Amino acid sequence: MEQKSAMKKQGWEIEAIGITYKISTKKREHPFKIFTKKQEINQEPKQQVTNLEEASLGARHVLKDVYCKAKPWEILAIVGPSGAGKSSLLEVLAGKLTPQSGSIFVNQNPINKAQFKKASGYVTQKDTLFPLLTVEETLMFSAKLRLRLPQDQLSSEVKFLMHELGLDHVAMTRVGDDRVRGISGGERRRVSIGVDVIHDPEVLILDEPTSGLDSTSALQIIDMLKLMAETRGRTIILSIHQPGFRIVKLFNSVLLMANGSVLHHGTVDQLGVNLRTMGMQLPLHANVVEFALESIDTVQQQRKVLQQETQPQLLSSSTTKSRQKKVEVGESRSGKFTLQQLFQQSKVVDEESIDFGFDFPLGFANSRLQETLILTHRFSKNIFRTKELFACRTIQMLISGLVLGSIFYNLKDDLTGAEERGSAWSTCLGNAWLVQKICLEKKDMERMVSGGMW
Ligand SMILES: Nc1ncnc2c1ncn2[C@@H]1O[C@H](COP(=O)(O)OP(=O)(O)OP(=O)(O)O)[C@@H](O)[C@H]1O
Repeated sequence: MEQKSAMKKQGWEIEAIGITYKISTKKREHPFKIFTKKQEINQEPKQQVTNLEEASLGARHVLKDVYCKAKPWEILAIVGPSGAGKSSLLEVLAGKLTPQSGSIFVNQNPINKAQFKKASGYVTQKDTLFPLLTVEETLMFSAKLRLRLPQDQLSSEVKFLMHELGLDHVAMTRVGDDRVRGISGGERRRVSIGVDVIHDPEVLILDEPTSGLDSTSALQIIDMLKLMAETRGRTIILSIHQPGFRIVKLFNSVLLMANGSVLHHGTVDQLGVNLRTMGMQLPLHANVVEFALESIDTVQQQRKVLQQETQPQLLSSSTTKSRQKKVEVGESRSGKFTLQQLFQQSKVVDEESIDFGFDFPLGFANSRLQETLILTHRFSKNIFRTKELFACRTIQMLISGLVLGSIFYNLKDDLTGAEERGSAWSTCLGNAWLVQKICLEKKDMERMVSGGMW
């Protein structure tokens, strides 16, 4: 018990070692291959794939031997140009992507994916919220799905969270979206964060929480996250594009990435020192992160030169050696695996991982029946929200049903009749307004299932 509370106080330190993630870029066969067949016959016969390098053709490295560490009470910001691999790394850390190799440790213990999903929150780049629900209702449904508490306690949790997120003044306002007028973009981002922090996660992973926001709203969000880290010992990992000067000051450490590799991992001050060591002239009062992003090509070139200068003799086996070294680090810290075991495993430790004694329950907050009832309640609220619109849609559906019914009336029981029945079905489904609503539910369900809420 004492150990548990000590761990809770200590917070969660996340360490990712040697993360490599590749995607297949093999071209799919042309669906109408018949048209390209002739061309292929005239071509030179393809050379046989003989070596490993050629075999890996068609695979693209999204993450290359990435190392990163995020500490509790701190914010780790992942920065880099578009396509650097920031989102992919966050997805790996959140347990949504499984890399081909690498290990993730929580407080120096191999990660338990299922437990981690429950104890962490992952906020995606895109808001998946129900536009017709109010802010309070949105957070309440998330609370009902995540927490096993009586109604009055749920209400006070939601009220407390809204206060923390600075959403009190819009509690009764609809969330809205591009079509339905609702709260502002910054407030919507805060609601999205609220949906994923209602269960008070130890680790919060956010993919571009400030995207599309003006500098003041962006600063407000990072300020709020900083408060969460500093007052509750949470570990915050986020990706961000072009952070402003005042935002950069709130980061405890920065992970600078380009082309799937880490160029810098440390404080902003260390980044400035490294840039100067590389011979770059930082303008006075410059935003170091912005400067590094603007001169990313030079940083990459300098890094390559430095690597070649410091380890010329190791070039042929540098990747293997560095991985070996990192695995050694993992082994010595965790003390649970031998070097050989980890090296052979060479993938995220998952099923065999150790339950490291945190008090996040593995079960679900509700039974299946309760979950179904909560979701049905939300679905019906969403549908009946605008009664006039609902009435219009119902009449519209009845009329289109009658029209379609008259077109496809009296179908025969032969092949033509079967074809016509098929097209009747697809026309009906294509027009169904309910299908759109179900699609929104589906997106939200995917998010909840992958977040371990179900
Ligand atoms: N499923 C996929 N299929 C094809 N390419 C992918 C896939 N996932 C990632 N990539 C590629 O991997 C690279 C890294 O993608 P990622 O989304 O992680 O970058 P990012 O740094 O988050 O970019 P951005 O800042 O633009 O969101 C990109 O070049 C992207 O095109």
